[in-house]
Amino acid sequence: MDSGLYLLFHRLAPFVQRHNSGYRATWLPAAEALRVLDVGGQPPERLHDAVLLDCTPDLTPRFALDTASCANKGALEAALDGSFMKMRSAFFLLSGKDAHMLSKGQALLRWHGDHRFSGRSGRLSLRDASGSKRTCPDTGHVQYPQMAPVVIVLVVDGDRCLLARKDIHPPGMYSTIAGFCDIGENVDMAVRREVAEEVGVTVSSLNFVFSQHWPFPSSSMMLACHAVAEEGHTEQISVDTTELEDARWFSRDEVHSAFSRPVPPEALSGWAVSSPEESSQAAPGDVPFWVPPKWTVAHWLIREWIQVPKLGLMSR
Ligand SMILES: NC(=O)C1=CN([C@@H]2O[C@H](COP(=O)(O)OP(=O)(O)OC[C@H]3O[C@@H](n4cnc5c(N)ncnc54)[C@H](OP(=O)(O)O)[C@@H]3O)[C@@H](O)[C@H]2O)C=CC1
Ligand SMILES: [Mg+2]
Repeated sequence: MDSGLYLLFHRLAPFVQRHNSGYRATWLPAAEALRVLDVGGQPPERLHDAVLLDCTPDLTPRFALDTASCANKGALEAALDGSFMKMRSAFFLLSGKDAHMLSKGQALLRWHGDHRFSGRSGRLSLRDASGSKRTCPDTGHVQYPQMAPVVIVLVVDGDRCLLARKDIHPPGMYSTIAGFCDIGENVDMAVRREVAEEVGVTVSSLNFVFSQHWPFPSSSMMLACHAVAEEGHTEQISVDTTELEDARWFSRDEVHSAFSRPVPPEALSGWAVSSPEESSQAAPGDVPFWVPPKWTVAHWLIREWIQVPKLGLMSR
């Protein structure tokens, strides 16, 4: 591990640097990661807490390392000329490639932090060198990092689609309906239940289209579908306000316009410095409607419907 490239985190907040007009994730060489540990008063052995993410085509290993043991986050940021940003904020400000690797790194680091003790014996479990699993020293029981399956669906009704927002979303952003699969459900059952629960709409047909790893709330496998609302059941949306702030039908023209304009700057103002809850000031009504960033599965679903109008009408 004394070679390779490192993505740094601090209490699961990824390190990012300003780049052009936005931000980028930074891969640090091992020597630089060791310097950071030194600034934080930590011994070089801490480098071995890193988890392996992948190898580049020239076989350089790449790791994620959490510097939580370095109490003085400000000193690390000063030494590195960047900042540790909340993951939710980083997700709206980074490119898709960066967001994917940070997402993977954070998910693995979080999993180790949350699974330090064996569920069989209660003893501290031991991680393997790469960080791909943990083993109970008493029972030999092996635990592997896990993802929770989540369905995400674009429901369409002819020339309009159903989008929703939560209060944690940046102002003006509407996304597709999503929800965790219950034990025993398949994708089809979970989609029908979630759409019925959250907006009171019945789905007549659906197609699974693609998937994406997602780091929130801990680590999810997003299973993306297009679905068609059942005829005669589309006028009355009943929004589950415990889950959603709003949901409504958007015309194809409205969605087209949202795609053709950049994310309103006021929607993300303040997101770079702290949590969205603390920093998003604008009220939802003040900001024009926009769709999730272009590398999210919600964005792909909406874009595909815009580009292939008949898509939502195909049945399985
Ligand atoms: N990549 C993308 O494009 C998009 C991703 N998403 C993601 O989809 C995920 C799910 O959407 P969401 O609407 O929140 O899900 P749900 O509609 O299932 O609602 C969340 C609630 O489900 C309960 N729940 C059930 N199982 C779990 C579990 N394994 N982990 C956490 N909570 C669980 C919790 O309720 P309780 O607290 O009562 O126990 C939680 O508050 C979110 O992480 C969201 O970020 C959403 C839209 C777009
Ligand atoms: Mg939901």
